[in-house]
Amino acid sequence: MYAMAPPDDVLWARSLHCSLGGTEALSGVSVGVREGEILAVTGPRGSGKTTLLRCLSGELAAQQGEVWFNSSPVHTLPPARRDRLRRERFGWIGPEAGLVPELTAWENTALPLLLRGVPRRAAKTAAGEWLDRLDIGTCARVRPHALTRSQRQRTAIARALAAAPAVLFADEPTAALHRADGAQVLRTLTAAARSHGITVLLATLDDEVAALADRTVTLRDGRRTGGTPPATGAEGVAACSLSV
Ligand SMILES: Nc1ncnc2c1ncn2[C@@H]1O[C@H](COP(=O)(O)OP(=O)(O)OP(=O)(O)O)[C@@H](O)[C@H]1O
Repeated sequence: MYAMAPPDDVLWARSLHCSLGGTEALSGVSVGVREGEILAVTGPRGSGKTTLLRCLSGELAAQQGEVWFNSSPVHTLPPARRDRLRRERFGWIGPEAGLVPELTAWENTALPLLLRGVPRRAAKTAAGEWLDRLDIGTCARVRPHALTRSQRQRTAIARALAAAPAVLFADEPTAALHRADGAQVLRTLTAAARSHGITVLLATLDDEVAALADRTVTLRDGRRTGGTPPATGAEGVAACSLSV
């Protein structure tokens, strides 16, 4: 049915072009992400990191190029199917927590599970375990307005991890936290992802953050500019030559 079989990366994109409001945010980016890998996406402000994560997660449709998840095309899915894929298989953490103000920390954490039909008791138990792991178990019954910024961000991370995503997109997840606090939260996030086999795409401006990843790709003006090479040559030129 398709002219090509992409390599066995969990997520794979070829030649993404994406314009936003007249700006070419991505100008032909190709990238492959292996299962369980933590991949840092670095580059200066405005280089296209957020746009790349949004395209890979299917939230944003690139004008040109392909995105594949587990060897199935995402770029050809109708919007409703892409939304479902994002809800069921992907997680997103942004620089701000984005919690529901009326709900307590555990209710916020459990929300994706409850929306999926997980029984309330099981969802509450899972949420409580993740809040404990993020060192905010004692805040479970507190609403966002009474939490510190750090506690809110930890709740957002617990919410993303509790849903057991295949791929977690983390866009500057600790940018709003104090340095030591951010570093600790990030170590917890990466340790949890590694122990649960969750693939992570981590957009960051911070080299210390990128150092926690297995590999780095770097963007500048919507293009890749190097980064550390993959352990096996599954992506890039070799893969593209198979795909025409
Ligand atoms: N909604 C939008 N409308 C217009 N231009 C946009 C929009 N979103 C992003 N851009 C532009 O696209 C380019 C890439 O932005 P993007 O947010 O992906 O970069 P980034 O590397 O994530 O930056 P930052 O580190 O500041 O988050 C920038 O020039 C930006 O101004």
